[in-house]
Amino acid sequence: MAELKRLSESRDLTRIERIGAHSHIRGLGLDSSMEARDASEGMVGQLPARRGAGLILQLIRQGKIAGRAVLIAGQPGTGKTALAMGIAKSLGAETPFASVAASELFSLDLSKTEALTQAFRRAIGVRIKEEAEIIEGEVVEISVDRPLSASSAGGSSGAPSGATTVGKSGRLTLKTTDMETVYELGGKMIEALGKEKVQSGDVIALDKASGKVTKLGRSIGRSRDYDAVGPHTKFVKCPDGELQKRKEVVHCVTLHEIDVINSRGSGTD
Ligand SMILES: Nc1ncnc2c1ncn2[C@@H]1O[C@H](COP(=O)(O)OP(=O)(O)OP(=O)(O)O)[C@@H](O)[C@H]1O
Repeated sequence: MAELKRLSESRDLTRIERIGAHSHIRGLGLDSSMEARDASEGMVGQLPARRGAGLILQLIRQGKIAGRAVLIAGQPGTGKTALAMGIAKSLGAETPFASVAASELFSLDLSKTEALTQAFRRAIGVRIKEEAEIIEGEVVEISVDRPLSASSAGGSSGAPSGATTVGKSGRLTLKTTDMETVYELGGKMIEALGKEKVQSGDVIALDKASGKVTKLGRSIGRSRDYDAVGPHTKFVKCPDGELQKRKEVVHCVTLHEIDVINSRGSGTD
């Protein structure tokens, strides 16, 4: 029986995005000729400023502004930060955006130099390509030994969601068209499967190093199990060959996240 318990203990990195003053900004709201639409992507009005930000966006995309800075000046509350965020969002979901309020610098326990260094490192993203060990297959069954709630007593075919799963154990049966294997599950892995609402019939990928669970879709072979499925349900083939494969994956992280990972490795926690 293969072991997934170590996997469940692996360190994971969660990016938290709080709802804030700029959560409605999804881009600069420009059309294909880089003209500002009246209201688009959370942006309203400020047409010349948004068009100007569009020019900066083009320079960034063309790699002509690397290593330089842009100073946006204006009255308080007129949308300078919103424009900067609009540029970052237009560059793609993985583009980091870090903002610092001057007042924070004076109230932090950190030295000002350290706080500014952290902010810069939060704003610099790197793409890391690596070959990862992936376990990819169709879920035959998930059983949890000691379910928390009475309603799921006696084992379940789907992982429990939300509830604390620390100390839980269970088994995950995965198959490809050529083989079937039962994996031992630890508490964190059960939680990860629950978060993704994984159930039998789903085709999933597990990153062995990080413990990340990705739901690839529902198996075509199980498409007749339900009369109705949601409009976003994606049907995929049951994978073939070995369950365990090596695949190239790309991680996008900020320099600050790398610092956090490194400090956890050598830390005293
Ligand atoms: N054109 C716009 N469309 C929609 N929302 C906007 C627009 N401009 C600004 N906002 C929103 O108005 C609020 C104030 O804007 P913002 O914080 O960007 O101003 P600022 O110029 O950076 O202010 P300060 O100088 O005080 O830092 C924010 O919630 C921002 O998202």
